[in-house]
Amino acid sequence: MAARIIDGKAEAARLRAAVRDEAAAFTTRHGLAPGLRVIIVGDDPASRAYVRTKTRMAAEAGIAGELIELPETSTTVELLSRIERLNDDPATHGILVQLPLPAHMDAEAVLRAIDPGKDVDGFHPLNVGRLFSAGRSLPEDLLVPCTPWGCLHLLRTTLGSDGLAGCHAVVIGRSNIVGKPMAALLLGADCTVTVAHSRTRDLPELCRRADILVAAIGRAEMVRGDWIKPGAVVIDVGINRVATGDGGSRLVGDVAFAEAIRVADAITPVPGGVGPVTVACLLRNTLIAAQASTRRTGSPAPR
Ligand SMILES: NC(=O)C1=CN([C@@H]2O[C@H](COP(=O)(O)OP(=O)(O)OC[C@H]3O[C@@H](n4cnc5c(N)ncnc54)[C@H](OP(=O)(O)O)[C@@H]3O)[C@@H](O)[C@H]2O)C=CC1
Ligand SMILES: Nc1nc(=O)c2c([nH]1)NC[C@@H]1CN(c3ccc(C(=O)N[C@@H](CCC(=O)O)C(=O)O)cc3)C=[N+]21
Ligand SMILES: [Mg+2]
Repeated sequence: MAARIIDGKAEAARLRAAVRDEAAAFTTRHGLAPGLRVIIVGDDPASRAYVRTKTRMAAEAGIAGELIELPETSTTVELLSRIERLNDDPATHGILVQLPLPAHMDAEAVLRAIDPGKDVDGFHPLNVGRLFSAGRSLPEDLLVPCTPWGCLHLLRTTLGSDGLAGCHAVVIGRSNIVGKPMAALLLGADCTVTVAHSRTRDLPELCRRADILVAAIGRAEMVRGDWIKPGAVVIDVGINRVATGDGGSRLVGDVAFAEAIRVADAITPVPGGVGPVTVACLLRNTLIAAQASTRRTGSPAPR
């Protein structure tokens, strides 16, 4: 039987609707909408397209999104001073700096400079540390990295809230954006977790032992159908643009979808899987950050 296709687009729409309701209540109560600032440095067309999607989705959910576009030639110091101003701005509840930054910039210093309470990507070392030291339940004000949170959400939707316990989860990829925080979340969900990477020996054999397989590699359709355990749940994080015969291009994941669908119990498509849920989580994190800021200061309103 063909696998169930996990509908990330529909799940993202549900998440955004919930954010929209709460954002409206926040705005009524505080006279100020939750505010998100997305900073992009340089003019990579794919990155620009992503961030425009983020700010458009924000507006639809009642979040005041603003895109800050800086030239490729900006310096780390210039970006840091921009971040400091946003840290001090009471109308800014969430700050996201689109990665990767140009090679001449110090990305680590930039991520450290973002107020951890406004760090809607969850990449600040304080938030990373809080995630890795959390147990089975996450602190409710914790800003969790959006992509792995989205993957966990889709897994819970597919397997049920207790359906992950005891599963062997294999995560391919160990980046700070996806692989490592994904492993932390799966551990917290009582999975037995293996993290694979480019030096892992016999990756196909390891994958065949996975009840849950998360692919976050960045290599088009690398994971083949015969790497997948029959009945496994497959989460494909990869976003790869490949050329088509007619001179155009299309998006594919890190998993050979047509093969995997014959073996897996359930699988996320690309596009329409993890990507949209990632963006919904960003809006959710902005709302969480805004709500937490009012608990700290009593009021987020400018004075
Ligand atoms: N849908 C979404 O919302 C998002 C999608 N993405 C996509 O997910 C993918 C991964 O992103 P990201 O984590 O940032 O990428 P990185 O390039 O930072 O990390 C890739 C990881 O894959 C591992 N890897 C590379 N080649 C192999 C191989 N042949 N065998 C096993 N492991 C390998 C690397 O291993 P090593 O550490 O040894 O180098 C590394 O750990 C990309 O396609 C990206 O576009 C990313 C973020 C969000
Ligand atoms: N600081 C930072 N935070 C990020 O979260 C971050 C980042 N930098 N840099 C780049 C990656 C990538 N990423 C995606 C988000 C949504 C889609 C998405 O919505 N994809 C649609 C398709 C989009 C299209 O058609 O091009 C889908 O999969 O259906 C994709 C990729 C977030 N990232
Ligand atoms: Mg750098």
